[in-house]
Parts: sequence; structure tokens; C-alpha cells
Amino acid sequence: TDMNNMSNTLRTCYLYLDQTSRSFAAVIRALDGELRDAVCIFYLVLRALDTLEDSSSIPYHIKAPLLQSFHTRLYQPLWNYSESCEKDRQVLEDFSTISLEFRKLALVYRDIITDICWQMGEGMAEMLESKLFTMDDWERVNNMIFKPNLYCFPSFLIVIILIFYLFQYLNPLFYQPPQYCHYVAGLVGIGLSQLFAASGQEEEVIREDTELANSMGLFLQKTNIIRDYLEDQQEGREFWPKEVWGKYAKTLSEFTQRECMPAAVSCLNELVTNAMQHIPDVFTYLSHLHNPDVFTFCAIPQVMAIATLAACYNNTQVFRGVVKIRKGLAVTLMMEAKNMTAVKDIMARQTLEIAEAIKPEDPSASETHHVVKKVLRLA
Ligand SMILES: CC(C)(C)CN1C(=O)[C@@H](CC(=O)N[C@@H](CC(=O)O)C(=O)O)O[C@H](c2cccc3ccccc23)c2cc(Cl)ccc21
Repeated sequence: TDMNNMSNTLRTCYLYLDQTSRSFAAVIRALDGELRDAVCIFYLVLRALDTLEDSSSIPYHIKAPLLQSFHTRLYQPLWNYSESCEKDRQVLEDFSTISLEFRKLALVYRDIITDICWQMGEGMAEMLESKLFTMDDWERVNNMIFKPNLYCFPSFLIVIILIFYLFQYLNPLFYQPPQYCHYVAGLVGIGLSQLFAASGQEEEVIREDTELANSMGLFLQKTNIIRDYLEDQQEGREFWPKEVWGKYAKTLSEFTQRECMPAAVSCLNELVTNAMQHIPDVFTYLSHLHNPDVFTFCAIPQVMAIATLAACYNNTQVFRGVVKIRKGLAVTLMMEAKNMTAVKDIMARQTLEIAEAIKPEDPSASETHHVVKKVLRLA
């Protein structure tokens, strides 16, 4: 990106991009023309929304409406937000610079970004509310439609109510798990796919299969959640799904205790195995991309994620600190992830590392072997 012949406000946006994620900023800069600015602004707008959601200093009754109305702030030239204490608060304090450049984007990009922010803000507010009832947030079952007091109903009605409950859980039609990961990461994939298609640099088909785009985001977000266990614990946030950790402990914080390490590692390995289920969709999505800069932009976070999963698998260090892949490996992965063959080779190598670390006595061993075989067959 030639920083000389761009406006001061756009240059400021690219500086914010460099500050929020150095290595990834370089990948966004490599995108072509108007898609580059659209993705840069999309990334900063999402970072602002994410910073709002993360701000523990904002009380619920203020935060929920803020999240739900966030998309309207894109068209309020003077709107900034200075009540956040998060490290990325600058994108909120100077949001007017970002929204000014947003309003310069072509309408087609503005509509996509506005729509994703609207859906994401609604989803985040909904998750916030459900968290008030200490519901887990990995995959959240819709709250029961009603919680009747069974003792005031005649007996035959009780039977009907029990059947209804059973039906709700057993029948997939009723079981709508609006996944937290869908709101904060799946929607990003769906939005990016629409931006790629709108720019003409990728075919329309890329935006049709929202399941594939959703999987791209879920793979990254589930990996982040697995990796960030301790950091989130220390900040009083829990993202590991209760359906899983509830099989290994009474509270998620138990995994920080030495005597609970075997249970913690078994839970960790089940989550890593769960995240790997998205890899076939990642292969399919990437194989649909034609523009080399778009391919690299999408492939690099995915190969970083599989390397992070391999580093976390069976690793007690996840419960003692944040497991980061070595800088040298990160650089190698960024250099290599240029085409489908190279990406499949990286995924296969990292998956083999996980396969070699499987212990026969691990509760998920057979599922892990199963997903390893599936990935190696596709690679
Ligand atoms: C939550 C998340 C995974 C969506 C965050 N997310 C990403 O993780 C970034 C990578 C990133 O920010 N890395 C940081 C480190 C980190 O934060 O972990 C770095 O410094 O390298 O990539 C994703 C991202 C990039 C490319 C294609 C995607 C398809 C679907 C969903 C997300 C996709 C991202 C693209 C956009 Cl536009 C916005 C956010 C993201």
C-alpha cells in the first residue's frame, strides 16, 4: 500500500491496523485495490465492536443497547466511545476517523459491513443476556420456552409437558444452537466472502455456501478459545463449552489446579478434536478461491490455527500460560501458505504431529484418530 497518496484519515486507519495486529496487517495490505481498504475498515470496525463486547467496565444495561445499535454509529460522523479501558480502546476513542473512511467505501461494501455488524451486535447482546443466566456460550441451546411449575398441573398435563421437553431436545428442528462462535467469527467469514464476491476478485459462489464461510471462522475462534483458557480465566471470562468441560470438572477454573491436570488435558484434547472437524470445510473453501492475494489472506490464519492446535494438544502448558507457536514457525507458515498444495501439506504435517501425541488411554483417542485419518485422506 502506497501510504503517500492516501488521505490522512485512511493512513491513520492503516496505522491502527498495524497496532491491532502487526503480522496480520501486512497480509491485509497485500490485498488488491478497493478490496484492501474495505477489509482494512471491516477489520477495524469489528475490532471496535469486539472491544465494546470485551469491556468489563461497561454494565450490562448499557452494553447490550450499545452492541445492538453499533451498526448505526457507522453513519454518525461524530460518534466516538471513550468509556472503555481495553488495550484496543483507541479504535473506539477515534471511531469517527474509521467511520469517515467507512462512508467513503462503495455502497456495496458499506451494506455488507453494516449488515454483519447488525447481526453480530444482536448476537453479542443475546449472548450477554444468556451469560447472565450462566449459560455456557460455545453452543447455546435456546432457553426452554417456559419452565412450568410441575406441581400445579394435573398429572396428564405433566406427561404432555415432559414429552414436549423431550421433543425439544431430541428433535434437531427445535434444537437451534445459535453458536457464540458463529456470532463473533462465523459472521466474519460470511461478511468477508461477500466482500470478496462484491469486489469481483472472487466468484459469486464463494458467498453462497455460508456453511463453509462459517467453518472458516469457527476453526479460528475455537482455536483462540482453546489457546486462551488461562488468559480468559484470569480476566473472569469463560468460553469453553459446558457440555464438554462439565464431563471432566464441576467448575472450569478447577483446571488451573495441579491435581486436576489429567482431567484438564482430556478436556483439552476433546476440544482440539472438535475444532479439527472444521478442516475439511476449510480445504473446500480455500479451494474455491482464485485470487492469489485473497487466498493468502484466508490461508495464513488457518495454517496458524492448525499449528496452534498442534502446540496445544496434550499440553499442560495451556493451563499454566498462553501457548504461542514459535516466531520462526509462524514466519515459515506465512511464507509457505501460498497455494492449495502447500496449505494441504502444512495441515497434514501438523495433523501428524497431533496423531503422534495421541495416548491410547485418552477418552477422545478414537475420535481424534478418526478426524486425523479424515484430514490426511483429504490432504
Ligand atoms: C475472531 C476472528 C477469528 C474472526 C478474528 N480474526 C482473526 O483472527 C484474523 C487473524 C488475526 O487477526 N490474527 C492476529 C492474531 C490474533 O488476533 O489471534 C494477528 O496478529 O495475526 O483472521 C480472520 C480471518 C482472516 C481471513 C479469512 C477469514 C475467514 C473467516 C473468518 C475469519 C477470517 C479475521 C478477519 C477479520 Cl476481517 C476480522 C477478524 C479476524
